Amino acid sequence: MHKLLRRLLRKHPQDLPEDTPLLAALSEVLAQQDSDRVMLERSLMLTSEELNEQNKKLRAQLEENDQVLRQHRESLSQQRALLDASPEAIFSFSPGGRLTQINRAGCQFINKEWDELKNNSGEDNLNAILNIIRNTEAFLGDIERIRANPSQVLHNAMDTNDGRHYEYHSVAILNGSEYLGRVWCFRDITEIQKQQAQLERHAFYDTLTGLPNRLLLLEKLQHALYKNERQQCKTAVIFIDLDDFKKINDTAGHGQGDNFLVSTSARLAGCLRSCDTLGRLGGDEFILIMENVQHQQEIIALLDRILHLFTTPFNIHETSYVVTASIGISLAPQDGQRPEELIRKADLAMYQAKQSGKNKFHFFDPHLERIALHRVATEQKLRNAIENNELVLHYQPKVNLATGEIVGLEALLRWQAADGKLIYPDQFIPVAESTGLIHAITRWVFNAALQKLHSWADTPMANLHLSINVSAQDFADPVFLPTVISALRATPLPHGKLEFELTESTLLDNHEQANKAISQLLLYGVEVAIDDFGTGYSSFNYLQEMRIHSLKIDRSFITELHNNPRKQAIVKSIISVGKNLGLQIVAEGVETKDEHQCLKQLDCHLGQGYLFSRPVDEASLLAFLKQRQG
Ligand SMILES: Nc1nc2c(ncn2[C@@H]2O[C@@H]3COP(=O)(O)O[C@H]4[C@@H](O)[C@H](n5cnc6c(=O)[nH]c(N)nc65)O[C@@H]4COP(=O)(O)O[C@H]3[C@H]2O)c(=O)[nH]1
Repeated sequence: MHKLLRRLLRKHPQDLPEDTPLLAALSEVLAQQDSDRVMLERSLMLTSEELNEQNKKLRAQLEENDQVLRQHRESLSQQRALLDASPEAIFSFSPGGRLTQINRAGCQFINKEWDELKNNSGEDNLNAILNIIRNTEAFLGDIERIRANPSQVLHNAMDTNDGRHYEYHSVAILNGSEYLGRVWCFRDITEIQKQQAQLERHAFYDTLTGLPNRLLLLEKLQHALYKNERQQCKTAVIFIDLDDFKKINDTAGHGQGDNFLVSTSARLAGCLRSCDTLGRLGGDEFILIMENVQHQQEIIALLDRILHLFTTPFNIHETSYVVTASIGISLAPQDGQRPEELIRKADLAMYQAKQSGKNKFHFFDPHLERIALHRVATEQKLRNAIENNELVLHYQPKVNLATGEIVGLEALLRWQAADGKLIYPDQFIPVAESTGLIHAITRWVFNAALQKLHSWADTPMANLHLSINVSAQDFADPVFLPTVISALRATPLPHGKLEFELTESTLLDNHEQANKAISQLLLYGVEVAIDDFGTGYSSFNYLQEMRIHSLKIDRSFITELHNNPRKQAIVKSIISVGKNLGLQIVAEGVETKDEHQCLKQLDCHLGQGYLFSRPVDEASLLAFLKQRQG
């Protein structure tokens, strides 16, 4: 029975018997109620726990959302700052063309604020951009292309009305295949373009004269060759090199030299036809491309005009300069079809013009090329020869014509090639001189001569003068004299004397400096002789000023001397003036007894030539001297 009923029955035991069906039913109802209440309470308890749980979750969710929102805001601010930090104008449009985002540079680009733009239609926005563009047609063409294919990426450039240049990129905003609009980005490239143009100028134009440089000349020449091939015309490549321009640089300084080059380029430019191109290769070398040539006469007329230009002195800062030009010409198609080849051949022809006396022009001749190739090959072989010690000295005696006594020797260089063949100086000295190898060669000869003079101490050669040939380039080389002097300080000459044989022009070119050098050399026992006298200026004037020791009369005056009264008169006067100046006179190339006899009668001091001995190697020389002594 339900405990509530039992309590009631205990209080009122007389009212109801304990085991009536009513009481049982009541007890059951009450028990049921208790059970329901318990259930309800439990259920309420459970719901409240769940609610608490849910609540907790919700709160956590809210916090999470807040954080996401904060992060989102932060990321938006970062994105905004990033966009604003960009100097490029960036726009984002909806598919209908409404503006969804713009950065600060974008506002400046179209000169409007976001508030003015945010409610604009797509058309308004397009017009805002078109208003600042100069070439709207091209831009509208791009818009059309995007409309036809919205997902395409676009890249192009444009000019604005205020004279600036922009490049622009436009990409679609896509969510998978869904088109959400476009982003446009405009970059100001005005400065970059200016720098590029400047770089291009440096790459293609000579900074001093503003003329096309080698690179652009090659391009223009290539273009001219294509064009003239179609029109069946000739193209002339004219290589102009100033003669002795170095002298202006050396005497008046590089600034004056530059001014001179600028004046020269202006003069040259003034005598061209509109279709000709003038450029500067560098230094004092100019190239002129003459297109559309029908007859060689047209080229010659232009060349005459150019050479004539140089007859008028150039006045630069109140100083007057006269410089001439040597010109070489190659012609396409006959001399070649490639720009580099034509320039090289014109250069070769120019070299020929210089060789044949300067201030003239020379057309390319295939023979020149063979000579040049030979020169290149010889130069390489000669370099190897110096390294491999293939150079040797031969010696030719100088004889006292009155007594027959041998008083000196001339050292003459030979190249003993690997195959044993003897190569004579006329085959390699010119190449050595034109390539600068002569300096190494002269150094070798000088050291060898010095060493010989020492090693000959106890031989029949001990008291003989030894002469070596020194070229003009060596004498002009600022390193030459100090090198010689330092070698002579380290190893002073023994009693035998050393002599340098120089040509007249070497001494005359800068006679003051030459005289100083001669005086210095004399301090160390080195005397100077003038070689090949009579073939150059043959001026006695400068001989008075210079401390020259001897004069060698060129072989051309000695050959057949006895049969030629004119030669005799010349040789006689050379001997007489030379003697008056205290010089020793040597006759070169004495081949016959008659020539010898004649020179003796003219009272010439010394003679050298095949009559006495050919140039021979050291061993033969020793044998020869011993035989004469014995
Ligand atoms: N027909 C004929 N020729 C005679 C006679 N006597 C001598 N010769 C030649 O005449 C040249 C004299 O030398 P050079 O006038 O200084 O002329 C020299 C000199 O200018 C140059 N040379 C020689 N050795 C050197 C050197 O070591 N350095 C430099 N820079 N040049 C040198 O090469 C030139 C030629 O030298 P080589 O061939 O040895 O020719 C030598 C010699 O062999 C003769 O009676 N008849």
